[in-house]
Amino acid sequence: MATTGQFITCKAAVAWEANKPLVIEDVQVAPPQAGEVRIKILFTALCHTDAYTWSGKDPEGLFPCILGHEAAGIVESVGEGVTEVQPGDHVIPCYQAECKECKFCRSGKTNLCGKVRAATGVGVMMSDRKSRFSINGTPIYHFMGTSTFSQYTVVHDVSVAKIDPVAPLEKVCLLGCGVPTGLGAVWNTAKVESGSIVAVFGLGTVGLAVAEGAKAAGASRIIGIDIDSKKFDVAKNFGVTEFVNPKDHEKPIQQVLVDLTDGGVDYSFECIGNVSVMRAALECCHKGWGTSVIVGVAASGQEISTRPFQLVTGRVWKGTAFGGFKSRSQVPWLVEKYMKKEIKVDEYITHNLTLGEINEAFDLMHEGGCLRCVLATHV
Ligand SMILES: NC(=O)c1ccc[n+]([C@@H]2O[C@H](COP(=O)([O-])OP(=O)(O)OC[C@H]3O[C@@H](n4cnc5c(N)ncnc54)[C@H](O)[C@@H]3O)[C@@H](O)[C@H]2O)c1
Ligand SMILES: N[C@@H](CCC(=O)N[C@@H](CSCO)C(=O)NCC(=O)O)C(=O)O
Ligand SMILES: [Zn+2]
Ligand SMILES: [Zn+2]
Repeated sequence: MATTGQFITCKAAVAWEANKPLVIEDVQVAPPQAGEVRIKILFTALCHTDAYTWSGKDPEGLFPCILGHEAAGIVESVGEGVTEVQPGDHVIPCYQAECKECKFCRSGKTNLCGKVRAATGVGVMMSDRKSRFSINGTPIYHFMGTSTFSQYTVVHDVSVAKIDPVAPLEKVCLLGCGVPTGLGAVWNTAKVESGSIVAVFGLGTVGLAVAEGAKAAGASRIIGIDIDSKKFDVAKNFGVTEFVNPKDHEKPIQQVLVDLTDGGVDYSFECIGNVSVMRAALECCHKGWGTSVIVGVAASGQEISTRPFQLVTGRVWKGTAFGGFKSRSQVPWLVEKYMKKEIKVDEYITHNLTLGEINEAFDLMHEGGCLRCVLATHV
């Protein structure tokens, strides 16, 4: 490649400050160092977590930065020692790394990886604790180890999943976050059994993917809870069988669900990021065995609470990151499942725009009709 070893100047959407519109800038992207991969990002979607960090409520949010973590692209060049991908490979950047060597990866108990997390949490690369992005010498922080709101990005090699080159990148970019998170919350974290009663709080992409996963697992009832009734029609297509809008009830929502289900649900999932709803999601679970999984990300300073009696009497409170999927090992498998039409992806894409229209895309996220908006970055 003509660009190998060179700085690349390209367009990227820079968040200069919390809550201020992103600005499309000419950004210099340094060549990948040892153990790093430079990717030409072709498509990136927006996830609610990008909006969360941009809002200034993320304790790990640093500015200026390049947000974005749900994307697909092609490897442009690799640094020394990188063996598992090469230029031309089609890839999905993974904010949850998988080194296969660290204590976490070897535990067999978690998909979390410790190899690069300390660096990705402070917006730099691990080898020299510096950013590969700059504008006229001013460093711009990385985000979640991915920074996909850019035509080119640099990631650690442990954060790259190589996928089938036949897969449409404009679709499978969604397999970088929201869809796997919902499916995996059901399949890996909760391990929902056939015949279970499931409650899903929040019917955005993540909640709908929970519903899809629960349907595939054979759940007998899938109750969708959202304060926006417009979500209910589309949710039927993802497997939701009943709908509850908390605004239609005077009783606490946990009581409404307990009454509807002869004592409570077997599994509940909080897919909003609201700590009051997290409590309701736990407390609507059946005594003795009900399990609640926290998927939503809550703002800095927010804390969960419940009466310990809720746990003493057998309810279980869990959380999930990337649905418990091991990223480099399992994202290619999810891509194959999509190619075999075993999981939905296209159905979550409600809008298509370009990188230059990213601020409109963020505005769309706050409208009920938007699930995922995919941005084409090279147009
Ligand atoms: N744990 C993870 O690995 C992971 C991965 C991806 C996303 N997330 C988080 O999951 C959450 C959902 O993401 P998304 O992209 O689907 O978001 P989204 O904004 O598209 O969906 C949230 C839904 O919740 C509904 N809602 C809001 N307040 C509510 C309330 N009080 N009661 C009931 N419904 C309510 C909204 O109407 C909306 O339909 C976010 O917090 C995101 O940051 C976590
Ligand atoms: N910096 C945030 C962390 C938020 C968070 O929990 N992120 C999820 C992924 S959200 C994707 O849309 C996650 O995987 N967490 C595990 C990890 O970050 O290692 C905060 O502090 O609130
Ligand atoms: Zn996300
Ligand atoms: Zn690891």
